[in-house]
Amino acid sequence: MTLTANWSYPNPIRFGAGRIAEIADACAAAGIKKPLLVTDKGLAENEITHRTLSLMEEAGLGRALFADVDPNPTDKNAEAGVHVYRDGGYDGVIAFGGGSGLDLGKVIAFMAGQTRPIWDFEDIGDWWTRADPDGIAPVVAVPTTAGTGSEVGRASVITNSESHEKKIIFHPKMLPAVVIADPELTVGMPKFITAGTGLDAFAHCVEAYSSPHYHPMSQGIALEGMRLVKEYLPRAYADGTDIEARANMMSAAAMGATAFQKGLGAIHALSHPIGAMHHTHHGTTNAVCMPAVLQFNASEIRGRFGSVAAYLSIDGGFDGFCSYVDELNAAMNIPKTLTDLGVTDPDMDSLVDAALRDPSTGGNPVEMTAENTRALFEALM
Ligand SMILES: NC(=O)c1ccc[n+]([C@@H]2O[C@H](COP(=O)([O-])OP(=O)(O)OC[C@H]3O[C@@H](n4cnc5c(N)ncnc54)[C@H](O)[C@@H]3O)[C@@H](O)[C@H]2O)c1
Ligand SMILES: [Fe+2]
Repeated sequence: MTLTANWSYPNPIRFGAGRIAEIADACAAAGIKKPLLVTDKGLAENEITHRTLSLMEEAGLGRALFADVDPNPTDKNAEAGVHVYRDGGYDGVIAFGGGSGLDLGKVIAFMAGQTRPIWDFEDIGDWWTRADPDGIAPVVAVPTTAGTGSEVGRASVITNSESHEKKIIFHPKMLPAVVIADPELTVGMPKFITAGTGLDAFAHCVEAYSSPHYHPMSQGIALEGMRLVKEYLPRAYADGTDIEARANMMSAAAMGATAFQKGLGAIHALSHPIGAMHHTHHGTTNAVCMPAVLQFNASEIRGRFGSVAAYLSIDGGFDGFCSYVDELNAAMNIPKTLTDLGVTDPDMDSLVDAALRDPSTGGNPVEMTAENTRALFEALM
């Protein structure tokens, strides 16, 4: 079976090893002649970034780079990037990286021609209609981790540097025009990032599948996404150069984010404030939270996850699935508690408040209250 394809759902995805070579063609397809490549600080000096800049330069697209992007990127990073974008006269963005580089690249392109402040476009009701659609620059998205699936999403997660809350900026036109999903770019990920990002993809599928909203298409995608993670994440973790495993994890990541159009839930609602206040890695934080959230939701999801267990060849229905998640976390060296993850002296009141305000909260099958959310955080410490 060949692992190369052209997909158009939800956006055009050029999928396959080595396809970063098509970066100039992807820019042309997106109508970009003078791109700004946006990535995070960690990738600025990485060989995959240098190679992509060289490919751009050889094609006459220049080699402009903006890399002042933190993990869990902030409004300050966005502001600085928009400034560079406008000053340089660019006409589009190559959003390159894990979720941090992708989300910030998407937000720079979105804010390029807006006059309102970024927080006017939070994913609340129809705030996105305030945006000037003509002021949104095109994006070519190039994921270098296999987790967030931001390359197929219409949103960016940006941390408010004053309130230390993660906020979601949304616009339908924030969906990247073209994606290059090249699994070779993910080969150099450190082991703990392979694990954490892979488990983020898994969390997206688990939460989309758990959410009570009606979306059978998402159900199917989430189910197969979970199966791919089960089969290929241990392989990608054991041998980072296993391209078949890397390719299937890249698919699982895009599938998770496609599926979570249906909704997310308590894993993300808890993880977002922890990441924003304690600077932990997003996917790893989700993985720590998942076992407790599965138990929290048991009354609503037990039956549904019996089918998941059967599809994933796991014995024991919902309980078997929960045991499998514990084993997977242990195999990926995921800390058992938030304390072990490095969360010390948490401000519980702020964490609970932020979790209840998080947009993921509404998708959880069991209603989250101040009491049960505090109890969840305390159990996770
Ligand atoms: N937009 C969305 O739909 C969505 C969904 C989930 C998460 N997120 C957001 O995405 C961010 C997390 O993204 P992430 O988990 O991909 O991590 P990340 O982008 O923060 O990257 C983690 C680290 O890995 C490094 N890295 C990335 N690719 C590499 C590679 N190929 N080789 C070597 N090092 C590499 C980065 O430099 C960084 O130091 C968070 O801010 C989270 O809130 C967004
Ligand atoms: Fe996530």
